[in-house]
Order: sequence, then structure tokens, then C-alpha cells
Amino acid sequence: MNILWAYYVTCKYHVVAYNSIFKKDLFKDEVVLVTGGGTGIGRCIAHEMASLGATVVIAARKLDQLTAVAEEIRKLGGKCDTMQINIRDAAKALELIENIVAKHGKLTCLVNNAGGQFMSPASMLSTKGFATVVDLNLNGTFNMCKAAFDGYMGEHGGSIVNIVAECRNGFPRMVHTGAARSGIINMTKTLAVEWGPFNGIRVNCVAPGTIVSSGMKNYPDNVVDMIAGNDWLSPTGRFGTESEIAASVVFLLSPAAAYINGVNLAVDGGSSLSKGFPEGQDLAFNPEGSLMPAYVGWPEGKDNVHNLKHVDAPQKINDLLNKYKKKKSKL
Ligand SMILES: CCCCCCC/C=C/C(=O)SCCNC(=O)CCNC(=O)[C@H](O)C(C)(C)COP(=O)(O)OP(=O)(O)OC[C@H]1O[C@@H](n2cnc3c(N)ncnc32)[C@H](O)[C@@H]1OP(=O)(O)O
Ligand SMILES: NC(=O)C1=CN([C@@H]2O[C@H](COP(=O)(O)OP(=O)(O)OC[C@H]3O[C@@H](n4cnc5c(N)ncnc54)[C@H](OP(=O)(O)O)[C@@H]3O)[C@@H](O)[C@H]2O)C=CC1
Repeated sequence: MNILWAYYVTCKYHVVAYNSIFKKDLFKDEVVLVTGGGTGIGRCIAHEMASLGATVVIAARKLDQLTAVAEEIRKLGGKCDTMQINIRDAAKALELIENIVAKHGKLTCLVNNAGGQFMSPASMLSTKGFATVVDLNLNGTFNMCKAAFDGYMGEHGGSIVNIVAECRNGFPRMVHTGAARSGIINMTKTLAVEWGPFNGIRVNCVAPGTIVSSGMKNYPDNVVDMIAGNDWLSPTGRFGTESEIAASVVFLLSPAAAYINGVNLAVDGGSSLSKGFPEGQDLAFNPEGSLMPAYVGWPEGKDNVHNLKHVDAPQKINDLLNKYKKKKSKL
């Protein structure tokens, strides 16, 4: 009898714990701003958060892309609004936050996903080119954090996730972004400490490795070719998916991460640990293909979990997803 009772209690509390974290309305009281939410990783984060009940505001420069994503989300039953922003403009950033609070009553989560760079060896890079990428990524992310603090979170609390890039061992051919993203990682630690006492604000980073996403469309064909042929250099034998980045963001914004503050979560399949072993040397990981199937959570639905038509990477990189999905993910 005691054993049966213990089993009942274990099951009951297991279910309670499970529901308390993963229920579909987990974010129903949250208003989430995702910068760069009209494309790629930002779009996927917006979908995931909306599917968990959040009111999502997506913001970037190109309104047409934002409108299309908002329509997708609304068709699936989610709540999504669009607003225009250039994150390099600090005054406009504050205006954006004030508009969100005026319209939606609050801003409880901010995902600083907007950003980017171009590829260039440091020796060929102009001073202006370096400054431009630092301004976009480092200053732009600070502008948004500060605006969120001044416009709402300083008084009411909230949670911020800064998307950076895996750059543990530097970033050859992208010195500007490596410097900017490392700056964001350090800034995140400082803000976590300074702003924690303001109603429990949490600030964390997610550092994607190489991800099959629309962002790759920004690179010329020769760079895409080079990237597409190098997935086996990761210990997982593959690149990551937009869904795998979105899942880590959802986790960090959720109550499950309530005691996580100031961290940089690498979502890179361990590739940052294996850098320094170029092709042809002893660490050839999985030339035959990935042993870790990809998690593709969005687009959602039983039959289209692996229907990847919404992922909008260059063809050569998008095609890799078919290779990665061969073994069904247990997730
Ligand atoms: C093994 C490799 C693995 C690779 C992993 C990749 C991991 C990362 C992936 C991603 O992040 S996905 C991509 C996400 N999205 C983007 O990157 C956005 C694309 N980039 C841009 O939008 C722009 O490049 C920019 C960074 C925003 C800059 O645009 P902006 O209009 O502000 O600058 P410009 O006025 O055009 O130029 C300013 C300055 O920079 C120089 N410059 C611009 N592009 C290049 C280039 N391709 N090569 C060299 N230099 C460039 C430009 O010449 C200007 O300087 P000056 O010439 O005036 O001195
Ligand atoms: N894909 C990958 O392998 C990796 C990506 N990342 C980072 O993840 C983030 C998302 O990347 P991904 O989805 O792949 O790439 P995308 O290029 O698709 O996304 C970048 C987004 O940022 C927005 N953006 C750029 N500049 C500005 C600006 N000045 N103000 C407001 N919005 C801006 C763009 O919208 P718009 O042009 O309309 O303004 C776009 O939606 C980026 O920061 C990227 O650098 C990091 C590591 C790896």
C-alpha cells in the first residue's frame, strides 16, 4: 500500500512539475519584443513564444518581412504585433519601448536578436567597416537593453536574452563581430549584476554556432559553398537549426531559468570546444554525417515537424537539413 501511495505521489508531482513549466499558456501574461523577428532565428523565436501564449512584438527595419511573419503567427492563433526600428538609433529604441508599453501595457521579455556582419580578413578591413559592425551589434544591443530598462524593466523587472555568436576562440575572418559579441557577453555579466536588484531583472546570452538560417543569404556564393562543406567539422557532424536556438531562448526566458543570470549559453554542438583542428588534421569528426539528429520544432504540427519549407537558408545549406533529419529526433 505504501509503495502504491509513493508511486501515486511521485506521478502526481511529476505531472505538476511538468505542467508548471511546459504548459501551453506559460507566457500568456508576457509581452515579448524580438528584434530581427522578421527573418530566420528571430522569426522562429517569435513563433515559439507565440505558441506558448506570449504577446509577441517583432521589430526590425523592413516592415514587409515583419508583416508576413505576424500574419503567419496570427493564422496559427498567436498574438503578434509589428514595429519598425533601427537598433543603432538609441532615441528611437526608447520610443519603441514606450510605444509597446503604451499599446500592450508592459514589456516583460526582450530578445536582442538583430545583428550581423560580413566576412573579411582583418588585414583587408577598413576602420569604418570595423566600426559599423561594432556599432550594429554592441551599441545596438546596449541601446535596446538601456531603452528596455528606462522604459519599463527598471521599475517592473523583466528578462533579457542577447543573441551573440560563438566566439570563444576569437572569430577569424570576422574580427569585428568577434569583438562586438565578446563585448556583449561581458556587458551581459555587468547588467546581470547591476540590474538584478531592480525587481529581479535577468540578462543572459545565447551564442549560436553555425545555424541553417536565412542569415546565410547575406554571404556570397563562395562563402556559402565553403560553409556548406564544413558541417562535419563539428563534433555533432552537423550545423544547428533555428529551432535549437529558439528552444534555448524560450528556456532562458521561462521560470525554469529563474535563477540563471549573466550566463552565455553556447548552442553550438560543442564546436567551440573543437576549434583549432582544421580539415585534414586528426580530428575529423563525422564525415559520414550526423549522429545527433536535429531538433526542428517549428513549423509545428504532427505531420510537418520535419517539413522544412519555412526555413529560408541558401539552397545548399537548406539541403543539409534533409541529411540532419534522417534519424528521428526523440525530442
Ligand atoms: C567557417 C565560417 C563560419 C561562418 C559562420 C557564420 C556565423 C554567423 C552567421 C550570421 O550572423 S548570419 C547573418 C546575419 N545577418 C547579417 O550578417 C546581415 C548582413 N550584413 C549587413 O547587413 C551589413 O553588412 C552590415 C553589417 C549591417 C553593414 O551594413 P551598412 O549598410 O551599415 O554598411 P555599409 O555602409 O555598407 O559599409 C560600412 C563599411 O563596411 C564596409 N563593408 C561593408 N560590407 C563589406 C564587405 N562585404 N567586405 C568588406 N567591407 C565591407 C564598407 O566598405 C564600409 O566601409 P568603407 O569602405 O566606407 O571604409
Ligand atoms: N545563422 C547563424 O549561423 C548565426 C547567426 N547569429 C546571429 O543570430 C542573429 C539572427 O541571425 P539570422 O536569423 O541567421 O540572420 P538574419 O540576417 O536573417 O537576421 C538578422 C535580423 O536582424 C535585423 N537587423 C539587422 N540590422 C538591423 C538594425 N540595424 N536594426 C534592426 N534590425 C536589424 C534584420 O532585419 P532588417 O534587415 O529588416 O532590419 C534581420 O531580421 C544575428 O544577430 C546573427 O548575427 C550568430 C551566430 C550564427
